[in-house]
Amino acid sequence: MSKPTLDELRQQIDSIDDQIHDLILKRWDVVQHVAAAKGKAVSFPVRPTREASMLRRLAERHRGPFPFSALARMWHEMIAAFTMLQADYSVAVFANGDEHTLWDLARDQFGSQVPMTAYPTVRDTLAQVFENRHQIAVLPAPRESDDDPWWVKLSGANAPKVIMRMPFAGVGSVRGQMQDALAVARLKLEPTGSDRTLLLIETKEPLSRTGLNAILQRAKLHPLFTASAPQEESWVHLVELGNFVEEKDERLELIEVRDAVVRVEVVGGYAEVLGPDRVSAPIAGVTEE
Ligand SMILES: O=C(O)C(=O)C[C@]1(C(=O)O)C=C[C@@H](O)C=C1
Repeated sequence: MSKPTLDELRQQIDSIDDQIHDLILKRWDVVQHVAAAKGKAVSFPVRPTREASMLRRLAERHRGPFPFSALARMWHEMIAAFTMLQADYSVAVFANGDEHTLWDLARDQFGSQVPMTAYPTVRDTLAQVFENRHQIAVLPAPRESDDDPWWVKLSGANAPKVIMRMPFAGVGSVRGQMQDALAVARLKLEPTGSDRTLLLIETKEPLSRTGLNAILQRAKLHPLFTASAPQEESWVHLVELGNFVEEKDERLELIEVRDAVVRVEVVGGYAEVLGPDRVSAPIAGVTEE
């Protein structure tokens, strides 16, 4: 058999492209039914847990040299466009001066069609979701060294929660120094089978990391990362846990009965991200035991 000519090979590519195109158009027929099944009450159509499960499934079946992070970006673009077709939403992103990293991560995650607005301070960015001007805020992942951390604001019954960590499936090029980002929105948290939970703990007195760890270990909770911040009359601590913990989890009550603790709240969670070796690091740093 003779080797196919360049023209013939390109025809094969056109034929594959037609199939991909047809399938994307057909996918909309199904997404419309999904939107209907989710019900009229759904005004915010983004489902980060479903998206994480879909990408994990694809990562499992992925093979060959095509970079999975490129495939994931194509999927994010496609899912985001289908999400926009279900209902409008917009994204507030912290991007200031030369700091465009979060903008690039948000664009990769939420696609090119969703309206995104840059805000010059982290507080302004978060306020957009609190004030219902945007449905999602993209913020820098917490670090121990933050002197004015945004996560202290997440407390309260009506407060939005952390719903997602980015990048989920590796990253291409970003402007500026690579850092992880968290998305905040008003959305009920759901488990994906491989998750992290963020707790906010308020104490009357300052608490060392060892003290905080001891309280958590007694409640059979194992922190991956902790950060603390003084408030006017108390201290608040952010704790990242390596699994999904529901608001009603009885281990949280075990923390609450301790005298020093004023309040414990689940303030977010996210699907564990796919790392190069499919294992993700804690948001920032590892808690020393
Ligand atoms: O599964 C859903 O709930 C959908 O709306 C479908 C879909 C998709 O395109 O696959 C779109 C948006 C969600 O964030 C997750 C998935």
